[in-house]
Amino acid sequence: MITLEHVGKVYPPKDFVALGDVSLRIGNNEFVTVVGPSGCGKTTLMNILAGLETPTSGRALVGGRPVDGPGPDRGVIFQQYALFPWLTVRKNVEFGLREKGVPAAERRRIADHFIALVGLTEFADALPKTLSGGMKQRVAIARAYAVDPSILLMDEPFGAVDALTRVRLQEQLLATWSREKRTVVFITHDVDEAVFLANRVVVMAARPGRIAEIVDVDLPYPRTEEIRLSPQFTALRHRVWSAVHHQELVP
Ligand SMILES: Nc1ncnc2c1ncn2[C@@H]1O[C@H](COP(=O)(O)OP(=O)(O)OP(=O)(O)O)[C@@H](O)[C@H]1O
Repeated sequence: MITLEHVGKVYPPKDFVALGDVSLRIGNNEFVTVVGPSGCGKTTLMNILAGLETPTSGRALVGGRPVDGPGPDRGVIFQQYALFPWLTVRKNVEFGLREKGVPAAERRRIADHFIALVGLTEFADALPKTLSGGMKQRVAIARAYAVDPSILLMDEPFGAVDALTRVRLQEQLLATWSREKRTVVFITHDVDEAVFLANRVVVMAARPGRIAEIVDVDLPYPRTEEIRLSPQFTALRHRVWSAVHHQELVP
């Protein structure tokens, strides 16, 4: 369970209010996407949940405990792939397990499980430079999963790949999530992506950063091509789109 209680963030030196007053509860194994215009505080919110920033007011709790730094209960995946270029796919995925002191055979078993889950078994011994952007991001997802966090925090993870790859990555992520449920908080600029993935879409607004609207996505999983083309999907997409777009017209 993630709880944000009146979270605010003011950046010095100009006292810029990046987040006004954000309150939100996210249940276990929920898939929540966060969408909103540039500068509305999405990354700030994510960094507070990751323990990389502290709120200036209010508090963030994970599992009922205030966040006071990064922890193995939260895996973070950024837009940049952040893989170690000198390590193979398997060694990258094993990295966090090695840090935790997991014995070699167990490390390998766990790494291979998640590498298979993201469909990269035949690339386990490859170096990152030989992989496409989409494949690298699948390695990052496997690596985050490997240390068994209960929460995955994903900041525009598919922002740097082409549109077709992006759709494939969304399907792949949902397939992984349906087999290994976790609480996911996923930031995106892409309204289609926000609706396709989520149980709930949190629409944020800027100046100050705040929650403008929360849209429940009552579409079943697995989310198929058929669902993406359904009138219900189009209606939800339209609702989220107007919540994002409408506010941008307001000066
Ligand atoms: N370290 C900082 N110091 C001062 N201002 C900051 C700092 N980090 C972020 N900001 C400001 O806070 C606001 C929110 O930034 P944030 O990166 O959280 O927004 P965002 O919604 O993720 O934007 P984008 O979608 O463009 O990535 C922005 O106006 C940004 O300029």
